[in-house]
Formats: sequence, structure tokens, C-alpha cells
Amino acid sequence: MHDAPLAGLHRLVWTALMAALIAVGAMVMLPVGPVPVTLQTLFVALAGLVLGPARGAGAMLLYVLAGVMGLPVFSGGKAGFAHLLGPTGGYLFGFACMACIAGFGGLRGREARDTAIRLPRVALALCCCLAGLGVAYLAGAARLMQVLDIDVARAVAVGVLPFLPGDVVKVLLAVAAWRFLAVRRLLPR
Ligand SMILES: O=C(O)CCCC[C@@H]1SC[C@@H]2NC(=O)N[C@@H]21
Repeated sequence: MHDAPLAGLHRLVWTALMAALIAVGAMVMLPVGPVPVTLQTLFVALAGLVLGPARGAGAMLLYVLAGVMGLPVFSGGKAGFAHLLGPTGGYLFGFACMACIAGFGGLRGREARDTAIRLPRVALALCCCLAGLGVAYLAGAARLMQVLDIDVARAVAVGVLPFLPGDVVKVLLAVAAWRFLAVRRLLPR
């Protein structure tokens, strides 16, 4: 009977936690050009899988809002609205879409009560995360084209290809973490 308010609180805590973890992912940064290597995509994928499409996207918007309001949560500890208009602003917009799409790979309804997460279910989660990553790349590359005044091929060379192998590994880690939490019934409902 008292489960519903607690479940709501549990979801809220997870939403705030995921927004905070993406900020941590932005701090872990390797500056390699106009776009740095960060751990953000790991936590964006995890946010979607753990929270579902709507709340996953909500956690991303919360994260972006925190940065716009001046918290140093963007890559390299940057903050402010101007950062959204810079070379990496497209990815930040794309993260909400990525979390939303990844969220369709998470567990819903009765599935969430089943602790046996088999290979096809893991494969679905992985596909959703990779599709979401593709959309984040699309948004990121589109913004790079505008800001750096480059063509599509150059934007892909600068903003997608160097990150692809690492991001695939991050997505695999996110799926593994999600499965770990799910089989232990630690996910919000
Ligand atoms: O300025 C920001 O906070 C956003 C940085 C975005 C970095 C992108 S996300 C996809 C790709 N993978 C990385 O490791 N870095 C880029």
C-alpha cells in the first residue's frame, strides 16, 4: 500500500543520480580537438535503459538545464548557455534523443519483475542504445558543420569516426551495468 510513493521517490532519486553521473562523465575528458573524448555517452545510454524513454530524456534535460544555469557540468567543467551554441552543443541536444531511444530497450511492465534477462533482451537494449548513439552523432555532426563551417565528410571525420570504437565500448558497459542492476532488482519501476 505504501509502495507507490516510495517507487516515485526511487525514480526521482535515480533521475537525479543519472543527471549527476553524466556530469561526472563530462569531467572525465581527453581533449583531442574541437570535440573531446568523454564518458558522457556511457551514462546517457544507462539513463535511458534505467529510467525509460521519457524519464531518461528528462534526466538529460535536467543535466543541460543545470549547465545552462551555471553549474560546471559540461565537458571540461564548462557551463553556460554559450556552451550549447559551441562546437559540442549538438551532442548535448542529441543526448536527450539518445536517452529516449535507449529507453525503449529498457524493461517495462511485467518484464521489470523478471530477473532472468536473456540474450535477445540484451541484444534489444544494445540495438536501442546504438540507434540512440547514431542520433547523438547526427546532432553533433550537424552542429559541427555549422560552427566550424565544414562539409558532411569532414564533420563525420572530426565528430563521429574517432569516437565510434570508444563509444561502442561505453554502450556495452552501460548495457552490462543495466543488466547487473536489473537481475538484482535495483532498477526503479
Ligand atoms: O561539451 C560537452 O559537454 C559535450 C561533449 C560531447 C562529446 C561527444 S559525445 C559523443 C562523442 N564521444 C565522445 O567521447 N566524445 C564525443
